[in-house]
Amino acid sequence: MKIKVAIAGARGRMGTTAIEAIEEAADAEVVAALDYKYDGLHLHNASVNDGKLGIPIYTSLSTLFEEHHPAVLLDVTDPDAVFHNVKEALALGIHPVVGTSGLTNEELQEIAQLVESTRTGGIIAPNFSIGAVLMMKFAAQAARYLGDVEILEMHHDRKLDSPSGTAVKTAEMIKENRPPHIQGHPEEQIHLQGARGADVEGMKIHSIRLPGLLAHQQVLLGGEGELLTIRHDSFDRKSFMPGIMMAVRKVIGRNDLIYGLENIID
Ligand SMILES: NC(=O)C1=CN([C@@H]2O[C@H](COP(=O)(O)OP(=O)(O)OC[C@H]3O[C@@H](n4cnc5c(N)ncnc54)[C@H](OP(=O)(O)O)[C@@H]3O)[C@@H](O)[C@H]2O)C=CC1
Ligand SMILES: O=C(O)C1=N[C@H](C(=O)O)C[C@H](O)C1
Repeated sequence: MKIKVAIAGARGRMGTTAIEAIEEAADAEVVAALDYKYDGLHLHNASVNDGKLGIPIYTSLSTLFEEHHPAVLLDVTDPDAVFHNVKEALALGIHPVVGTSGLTNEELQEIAQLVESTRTGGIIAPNFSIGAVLMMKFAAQAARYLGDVEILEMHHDRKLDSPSGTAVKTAEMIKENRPPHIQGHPEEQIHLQGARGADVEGMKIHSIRLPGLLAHQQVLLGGEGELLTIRHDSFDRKSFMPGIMMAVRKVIGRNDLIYGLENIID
């Protein structure tokens, strides 16, 4: 039997690519789309129609669930929508697979508590690309030896949130291996606000938004007389699809919350 997947954010850039990837898989299918508009309409080839062609759109997850019984809700929406969607999915016993960035620490904690109380497992992956996960792991490993770190994340200019979920996760992984300390000159003078970027325990994060970019990150690790640069580039949203499929398959039957694809890669 195929894994039934509902998608929130199906009209978007990630949603459109994910529909193709899921439909191409032999063991999964997209049964419906969750949206905040277009209730009762259908989505076909990234456009909404009022006939019966394509994936049915619902604005209520409980109605969607009653009619299609998805096992998984893939959320690729935006930072304002994702928390509500995930809470509703868990309450209905649907496994959330979340790609949307911008969840706060408080929201993540509440989701973890809900997963525990509902015993419905979920996966939140700040980055579904295998290469990006390796970049984060290598950076965390390198920070053991080169503890002065600056993260430069570069994205397309349609991105809502900054810093990126990937940069936040990278800093969290590096924090495990690097004691907090001030970087740069202790009496640094900042003449233009923001010039040194965001600060995580002394590490700096810089966010670049430009047309032409998709998703790119460099982690720069400096030492006496040397610099290690670890870089990853996603040139196509297809780079996220193997990770999404892995999460859709692995979330079934789980009753815990997994935060980061690195925790389910074999
Ligand atoms: N984890 C990962 O590997 C990756 C994560 N992402 C993240 O995925 C998210 C989506 O990115 P992207 O596809 O580029 O963004 P898009 O803006 O292209 O797509 C988001 C879609 O979600 C829709 N939407 C907004 N609110 C709701 C809601 N309440 N219910 C259902 N749909 C809603 C938007 O509708 P409308 O257009 O009407 O506003 C839009 O169509 C972002 O948070 C991004 O950071 C992106 C790439 C990889
Ligand atoms: O908005 C995007 O495009 C991306 N968002 C995710 C993030 O915030 O890290 C993942 C990837 O970088 C693409």
